[in-house]
Amino acid sequence: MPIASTSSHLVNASPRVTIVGVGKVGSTLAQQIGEKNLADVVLLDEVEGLPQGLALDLMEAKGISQHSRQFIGTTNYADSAGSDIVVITAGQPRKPGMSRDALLKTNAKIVVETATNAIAHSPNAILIVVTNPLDVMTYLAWQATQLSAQRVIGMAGVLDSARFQAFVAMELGVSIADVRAIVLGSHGDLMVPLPRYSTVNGVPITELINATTIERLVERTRKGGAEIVELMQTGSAYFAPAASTFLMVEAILLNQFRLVPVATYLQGEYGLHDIFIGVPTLLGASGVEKILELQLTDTEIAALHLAAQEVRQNVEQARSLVKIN
Ligand SMILES: NC(=O)c1ccc[n+]([C@@H]2O[C@H](COP(=O)([O-])OP(=O)(O)OC[C@H]3O[C@@H](n4cnc5c(N)ncnc54)[C@H](O)[C@@H]3O)[C@@H](O)[C@H]2O)c1
Ligand SMILES: O=C(O)C[C@H](O)C(=O)O
Repeated sequence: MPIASTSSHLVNASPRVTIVGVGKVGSTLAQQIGEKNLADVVLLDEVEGLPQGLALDLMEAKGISQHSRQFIGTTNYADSAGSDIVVITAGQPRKPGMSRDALLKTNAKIVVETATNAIAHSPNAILIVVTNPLDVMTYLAWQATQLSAQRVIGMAGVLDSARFQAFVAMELGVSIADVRAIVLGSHGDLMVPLPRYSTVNGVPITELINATTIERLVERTRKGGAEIVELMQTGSAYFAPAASTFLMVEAILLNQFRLVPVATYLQGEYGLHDIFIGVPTLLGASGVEKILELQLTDTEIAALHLAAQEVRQNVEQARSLVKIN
């Protein structure tokens, strides 16, 4: 049985975001969407009682956090019908010592199943994939749902860039508000942080930090997810991942045209075809409004292509594991 608020007149007036898989990332995202008064949220999970309990908890917090959004907790996809955005956070997180790619076998089946079911009830939704290994799961979700590529987006570059941004701010002792950083490529050890395009209030960090230190910050960014997995020992990061996903949901619902790196479908951009990988993208009401092609050096483009090669191999492996209609 779904648990819903009684003020149903508000449900129709509000945008609706469905989050499939309301574990650490999904439930934190639901809270952020409600508390920032952005949209009603359908919390959907396979574990009976979990989404209903979380929705009730979030509804009970509303009087204190003072917003008007509704939370619906359910295990039934029919209750998510008519969503504007579907976020897939269903699937296992990695354990210490594992790579994200080691989740491929388990999560491929979950992502294909959950994305297909959710989009069957919300065919006009924009789909944001969070489950790892991110770039591969985004490709599978796109194939399984047969949505236009413009409407399928993977969340990773926002998070990786936020980590690079944090490490630069810590290193220089400057306000994080003045730091902008950008990371392209796959969500794995081969991701491509771009120091040349990362700045402190417009000043490239290459003018402010020596090359050895930049390389250390780049390496920490590449291993940023693993650093947290090792520290926590159970599960992976969720505050920054949820905040990164929130930024994407907000950019789409408010048609903001934010320029952010997300995993998007490339058809020749950066010399890559038929692949989802992180590149700078304008996000608006249609999903991917425009892909920005940066001028990259030979080294940077080679790094991006190496990351793409690994993603492609994993997509091939995943295709042999799951049946896509
Ligand atoms: N892209 C990124 O940058 C990024 C960041 C953080 C986490 N992640 C990934 O997101 C996923 C979720 O992470 P988490 O920390 O929230 O994990 P979690 O274990 O806390 O939550 C996962 C949830 O998915 C649910 N689930 C599993 N199979 C399901 C199914 N078939 N249908 C519906 N629900 C299902 C589980 O019941 C659970 O509640 C992991 O794969 C993790 O690696 C990606
Ligand atoms: O590291 C992980 O496995 C989770 C996520 O991809 C992250 O980068 O925090």
